Amino acid sequence: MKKTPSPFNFPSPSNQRRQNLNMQHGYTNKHNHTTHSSVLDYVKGAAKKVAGVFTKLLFRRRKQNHPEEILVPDSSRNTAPIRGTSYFSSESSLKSSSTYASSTSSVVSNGQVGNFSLEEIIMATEKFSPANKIGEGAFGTVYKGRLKDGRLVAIKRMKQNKYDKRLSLEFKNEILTLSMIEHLNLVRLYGYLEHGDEQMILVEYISNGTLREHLDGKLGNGLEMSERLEIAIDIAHAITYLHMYTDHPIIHRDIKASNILITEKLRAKVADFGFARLAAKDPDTSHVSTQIKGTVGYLDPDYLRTNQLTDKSDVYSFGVLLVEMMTGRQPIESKRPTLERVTIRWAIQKLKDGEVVLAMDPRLKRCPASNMVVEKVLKLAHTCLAPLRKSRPSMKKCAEELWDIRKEFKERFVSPSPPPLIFRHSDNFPERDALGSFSIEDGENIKFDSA
Ligand SMILES: Nc1ncnc2c1ncn2[C@@H]1O[C@H](COP(=O)(O)OP(=O)(O)OP(=O)(O)O)[C@@H](O)[C@H]1O
Repeated sequence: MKKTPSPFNFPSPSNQRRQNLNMQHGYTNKHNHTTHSSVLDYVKGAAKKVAGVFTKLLFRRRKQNHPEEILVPDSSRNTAPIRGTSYFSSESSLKSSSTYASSTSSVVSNGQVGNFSLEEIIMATEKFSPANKIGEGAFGTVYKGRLKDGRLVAIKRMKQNKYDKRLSLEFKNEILTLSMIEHLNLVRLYGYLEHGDEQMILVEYISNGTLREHLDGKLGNGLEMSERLEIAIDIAHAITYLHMYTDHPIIHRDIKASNILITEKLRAKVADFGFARLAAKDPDTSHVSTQIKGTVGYLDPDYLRTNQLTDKSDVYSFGVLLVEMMTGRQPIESKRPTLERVTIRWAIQKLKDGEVVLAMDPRLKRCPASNMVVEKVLKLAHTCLAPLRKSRPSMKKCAEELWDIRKEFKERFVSPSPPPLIFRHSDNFPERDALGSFSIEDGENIKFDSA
């Protein structure tokens, strides 16, 4: 089988920087493929020491007179000068500027971020104007903003008291780590800002809504099969990168359709690292024990049962997402008949019954090539959804399978095929008359042509 062409955008300057640091300190990562047992032993034994050295090297206190400030990366990244002017609206959660002037704040960011301050964030969002509000999540409100340098950013402003106010150093360091990762299919994390009770995360702004909005038909023209495959591949690449090609494996923990942002060119960027967790790096430890986090419908049952988080929890959520993309349905559809409420169960049953075409999103054009994709993608999803994590494929394997499916889809879609059979329309499948499509008369009896 032809291997996936490397989808990863290496080397990047930041990766190079990190690798140089790693080399200096005698440890390696999966990316440069030089890990071997003696090095790992060394890493294991000296982990604490190395972490200390690494932290000292990478971070420095911004100002001595702000002992509670969070750590910021070195090389004069950004500071957040607080001015006395009032930039705040009358929202009760916002404090007066004088309170801010006497409190502490910091911005951490990667090297690509120019100088910006809390003041600039407030100006960028026009004092967090409702007009700039672009979304609301469990953890806060998301605003669109334009920085002084012209860049558009999405600013997630944490709900007060909803998020752990006393963000631990560990979390902040995770944010720092995440701010340094770089992949075409990951929403770039620009930084984190903490200021009094305010906590904000700044990320790259992506303009074309979420995958869920596209699947729901709220945005765009409904995604075609080829576009869905590209998006699935983008997501698989992004998660593979997190699991395998960062210095320290990262588990996203909240892979779901509303966390997949869509670009104007209908490509995907995985967002929302609020839950992300650094995975176990010690080869003797295959999981991280952690409080359960994630979203109902996407949660790995093995993680729920054991509290042990591994990269395979992301694989499970990805399986749910694949089903979502093929069926168009939400993971939980509470208004449907009982047997259809849990979409993965319903869709996998259709797969087992040889009736995948009945599970196919009614918005998708019907044609043998698309039917083939639905069947193969559901088969892949089925393996991702295995109850035991050890039976699930790696994300890299998922990406490879999707590449193969896409290749076959393209070949079938363009190759001349016999005129399609015309069936009477039934069920909830709309008639389509695009290339190679057909409408369905008796969905129960359809067996698609896999030749
Ligand atoms: N980087 C971004 N660019 C553009 N829009 C964004 C960006 N990040 C988030 N949004 C918008 O804000 C909405 C809310 O995002 P957020 O991540 O806070 O919540 P969520 O993922 O929908 O839910 P939850 O917080 O429960 O996981 C998204 O659905 C999206 O519409």
